[in-house]
Amino acid sequence: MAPLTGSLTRMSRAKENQAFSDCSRDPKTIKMDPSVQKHFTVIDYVIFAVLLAASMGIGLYHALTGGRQRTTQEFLMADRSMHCLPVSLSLIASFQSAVAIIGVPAEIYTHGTQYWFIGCAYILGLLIPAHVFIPVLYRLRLSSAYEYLELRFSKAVRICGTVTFIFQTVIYMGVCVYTPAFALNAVTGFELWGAVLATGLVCTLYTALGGLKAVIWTDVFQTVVMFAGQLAVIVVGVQQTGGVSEVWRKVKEGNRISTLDLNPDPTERHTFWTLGVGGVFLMLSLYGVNQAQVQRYLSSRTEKEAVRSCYMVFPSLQLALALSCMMGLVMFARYCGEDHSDQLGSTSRDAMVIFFVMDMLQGLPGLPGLFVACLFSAALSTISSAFNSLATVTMEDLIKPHYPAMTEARATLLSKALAMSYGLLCLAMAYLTHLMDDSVLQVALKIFGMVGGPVLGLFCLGMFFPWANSTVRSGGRSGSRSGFGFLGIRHREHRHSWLSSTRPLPPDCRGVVLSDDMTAAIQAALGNVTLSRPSSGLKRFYSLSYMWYSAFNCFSVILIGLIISFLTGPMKEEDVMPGTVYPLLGKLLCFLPEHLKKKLCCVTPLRQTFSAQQRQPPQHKGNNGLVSPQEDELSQGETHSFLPEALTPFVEHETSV
Ligand SMILES: CC(C)(CO)[C@@H](O)C(=O)NCCC(=O)O
Ligand code: NA
Repeated sequence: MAPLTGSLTRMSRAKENQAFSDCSRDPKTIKMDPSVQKHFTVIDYVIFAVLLAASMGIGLYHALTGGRQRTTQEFLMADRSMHCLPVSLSLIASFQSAVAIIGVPAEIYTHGTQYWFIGCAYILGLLIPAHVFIPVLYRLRLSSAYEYLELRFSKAVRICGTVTFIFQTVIYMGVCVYTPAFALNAVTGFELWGAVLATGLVCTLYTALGGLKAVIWTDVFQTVVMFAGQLAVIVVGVQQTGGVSEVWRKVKEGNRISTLDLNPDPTERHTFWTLGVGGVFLMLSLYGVNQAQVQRYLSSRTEKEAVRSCYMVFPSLQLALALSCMMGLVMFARYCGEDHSDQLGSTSRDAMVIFFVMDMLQGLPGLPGLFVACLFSAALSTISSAFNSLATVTMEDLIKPHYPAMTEARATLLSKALAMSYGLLCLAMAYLTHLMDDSVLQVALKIFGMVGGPVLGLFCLGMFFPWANSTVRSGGRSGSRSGFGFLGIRHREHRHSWLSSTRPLPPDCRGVVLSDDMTAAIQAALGNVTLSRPSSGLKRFYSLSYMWYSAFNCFSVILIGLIISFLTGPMKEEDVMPGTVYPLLGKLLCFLPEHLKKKLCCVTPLRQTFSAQQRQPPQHKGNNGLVSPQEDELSQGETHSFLPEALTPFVEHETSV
């Protein structure tokens, strides 16, 4: 019985692979059959224009009200006065782009609902940032998250973190701006580069005019549009398929409902372990230490408000995930696994999603426009966060330390110019994305893991291991390099393996997709099987699921950092800058006697040195309004050292005068 089922599955997979490989030459060339091209009505264009105009309007409003964006505190940190509701909506918007809105349904349509289990990772992936990262980072009153790395280690580690963040974000925003433009082009024939230019320019403009306040408030508006667009597609789709029960029957028949896959194999692309455990590290690298998010926590009025906003992300993120997964299922029920790559002139699953959506929404005036607005909202909110956070780190980490005497007016002007230049760079990056061929979701998640993972490792090393010393600079870097090398470049060889895991289709849907030459199909599949089954240990290591990149790179950096620290003489507790260590081991090992804990150097309490209650409202002009300890150090020309405790309240006092 078992061998029979196995061979049947293999046969249907073989057929599918054949169907895919037939047309997998240039997935990014869209030569769509004009007869199936969808058209926008006037009302669709109006809705789209309203989105852009409203975003611009919010930007202008914040440019002309409040402090009129005349200080870097206002432009980059929103005066540290935000409430938790806008912050939480802005937090989901940062990493929820058109990539997820198109990529997740494409994933569900092709591989079933296994991806949905990433929702389990949201629990720890948000609790840990709320109770570990936010308290440490907020109390240090930073502007850039990477300042932490200097306080804890050294200037070089900080620069390393900053440069890595810039690298990650620049590539990612290329994907973000490209995806919706590509989608729109594929289906309506709308000029691809025209759409890229429009998004990039509008976004650059409102970000450069209105600063972080505009970014956060446009995020709120855009998140609502995003949810509305997805909801509209689902409602229409369910109606066209014949109701919820019909949708359920079809996806069930089509084998799209995945059960919990507990396969421990780390090379398996999506299992509960890769998604639910590997995903936690992905979430930590995004919601714990990524500047875009940290900047939002830091812009909150109080620490409590920041923690609350992190909690509020949970339901919204679950909703976003559920909507995109349901969209995939509804699409599957409606189109029964059809392919359409011939009509579409592209094998991109992402383009197909748009094709289906536009097809469903045809003849319902305004809805295609709403969906396109939804895609562009998602993209705009992500890119604007990227521009603003890039401007912040470039200013705070790369420029200000070298020009401590820069006037506030000049610093603000420079920050605006930086936001602008990153906007233009983003357009160039869109072109690079044009040349990639992988599903956009996978590209984005790989970037997060490959580049974000090592940075997460540096933060964890600093926060949880008081012994780690500043020599980690070299360790961290070589660690992250090994991360890129091992897990980035080699993955291409194993692309076949995820194609071959495509779920089989039900009998009555299969004909559309599959070609009929069975022997060729079986040969192709066998070829894939041998290719994707790693023959040696190393090869097996290279085919690690991309969902593990973040965790793997994080642990590599921690391990290398610890080894180097112990070899070069571990840091003493009294040398560690107060407030930079989270007493994780002390909390985990609470059952140990005091003296043992002390020996393990894990009792450093999280000091309330810079508590929110103590803080003065940033009303002063000059500098960036707040003198943080490292600026004090910098002006004395020191790279790093520990700030005498007695000095801290003094600095606090002095700046508030
Ligand atoms: C970041 C996660 C994993 C959080 O659920 C999700 O939003 C996602 O898959 N994002 C993909 C990247 C993007 O949408 O741009
Ligand atoms: Na977004």
